Amino acid sequence: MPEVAIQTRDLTKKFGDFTAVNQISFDVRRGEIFGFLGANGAGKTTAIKMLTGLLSPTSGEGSVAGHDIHSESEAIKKKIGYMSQRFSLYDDLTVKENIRFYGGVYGLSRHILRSKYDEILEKVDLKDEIDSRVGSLPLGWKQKLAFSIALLHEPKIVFLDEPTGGVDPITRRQFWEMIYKASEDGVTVFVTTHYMDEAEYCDRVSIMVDGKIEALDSPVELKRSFSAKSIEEVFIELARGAENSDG
Ligand SMILES: Nc1ncnc2c1ncn2[C@@H]1O[C@H](COP(=O)(O)OP(=O)(O)OP(=O)(O)O)[C@@H](O)[C@H]1O
Repeated sequence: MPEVAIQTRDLTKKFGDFTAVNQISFDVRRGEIFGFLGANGAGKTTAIKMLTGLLSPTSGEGSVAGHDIHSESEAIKKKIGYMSQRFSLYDDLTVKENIRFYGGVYGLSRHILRSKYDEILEKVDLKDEIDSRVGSLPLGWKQKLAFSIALLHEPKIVFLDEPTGGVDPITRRQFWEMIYKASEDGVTVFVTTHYMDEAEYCDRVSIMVDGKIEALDSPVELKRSFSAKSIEEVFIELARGAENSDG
């Protein structure tokens, strides 16, 4: 695994005449927690889709876990984990069935899967709920479970697209403890969020406006260079001039 987990150079996606992602360039270091911020419509999901092999770039370069995003998307998919607020678990399956289903998708042996059950249930404190349908669980638990399942196959990089949307502050805090733990274990975390307090927890933060990255640095440095008290102030300052955003 190279020291640079994710790299992009002038990565661009156009939909017809509209440029959703406009020549973005950045490096994410191995084990880093990298916050990918931007207002609604700024281009975050489109960028993530290109990095995870779900969408072909119009132009520019990128590599994830040492693999080229143009030609090696299948190799990338095996090395990454992914979860989002919209795409997570099957509500009509139980906790156990979801773990078993995704274990199968990731090609884990029965033996490994058995050891993973206990590990996951311990981690998300769901021992008593193993036979409950996921749809009956509170959203925060569901999201913590989805994150653990995204790590089932021990990926080197995990993409989290608004993982804590709509989750209460205490559970969000617990979710971030799980993110720190993954990062300590060497997993690179690429995370989008609308919660500015969460941006402060990242090692570095990039802020996207109208498809371009307008700022990228550690939270401390961003606040210093914008003479701002919080990342929220930096964000508002940058997003003020946005044209494409719908939020
Ligand atoms: N398949 C598509 N065809 C045309 N336009 C698209 C397509 N996908 C995204 N867009 C447009 O590209 C822009 C960026 O969308 P994207 O979903 O990447 O934004 P985002 O930053 O992830 O926003 P959100 O926070 O709402 O998810 C938006 O204006 C969106 O309407």
